[in-house]
Amino acid sequence: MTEAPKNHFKRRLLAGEVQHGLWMSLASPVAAEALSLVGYDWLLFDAEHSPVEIASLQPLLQAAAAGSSSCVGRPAWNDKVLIKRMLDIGCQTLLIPFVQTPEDARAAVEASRYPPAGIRGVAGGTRASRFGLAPDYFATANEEICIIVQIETADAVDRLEEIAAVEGVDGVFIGPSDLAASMGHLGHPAAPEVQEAIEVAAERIRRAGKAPGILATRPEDARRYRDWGYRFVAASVDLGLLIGAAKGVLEQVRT
Ligand SMILES: O=C(O)C(=O)C[C@H](O)[C@@H](O)CO
Repeated sequence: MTEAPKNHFKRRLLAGEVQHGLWMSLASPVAAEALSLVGYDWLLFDAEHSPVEIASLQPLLQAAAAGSSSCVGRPAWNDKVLIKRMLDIGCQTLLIPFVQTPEDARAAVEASRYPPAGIRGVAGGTRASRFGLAPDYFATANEEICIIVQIETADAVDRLEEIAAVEGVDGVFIGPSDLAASMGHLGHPAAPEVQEAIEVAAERIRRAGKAPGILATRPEDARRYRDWGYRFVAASVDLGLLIGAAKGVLEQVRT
């Protein structure tokens, strides 16, 4: 029998394990396949700030399935249609951008659940249900979905406990760049005031009983965030790695 997909990322998250991730902006199936074979616990496919739509996200997920990384999808907005479409192509873990209130978080959870728990539309032959070949999909889908809400502003940080308390929210992810911008430090997430807020947020999220996550762009930042208590940390961005390596080679051959 073909079984419905299991969400290994969610299981590790609920077990409190540290999970190392990579942020994917290249929108390239080759990169998705190759980097999934490297051994990261999770890859984040960004449909908010990358040229990724539903039709181009599905091949990225298929390519990543060659390796061991779990896939996380970030829709362009906290929108029930975008959420439904991502779930249908097989994203089981979603990072929901710009969650400002408990109501926003509740809406995201409801959009991800079949009735009566939520309002997700029902389709038979989707990649999520292994094209209808997994008879247990409808019975297991709600439990296997993992919802992570992204906190991106100082206002949202103020309401962190209320947001984290929403049933069905599994993790709370801090967006350092947007948080920095909202605190008056556009382009400077390393500003001491921003870093202090990030450090305090990790403890507040953990005390609220949810897993804290964050994006770093350098390994030393990722290690510091992990030491502050973050449990799922994207250690770098695929595009940044490519450009960094290409610049390094150019510098070496020019000398
Ligand atoms: O606030 C942040 O940080 C994010 O949301 C990540 C950004 O979108 C970007 O740096 C991803 O490349």
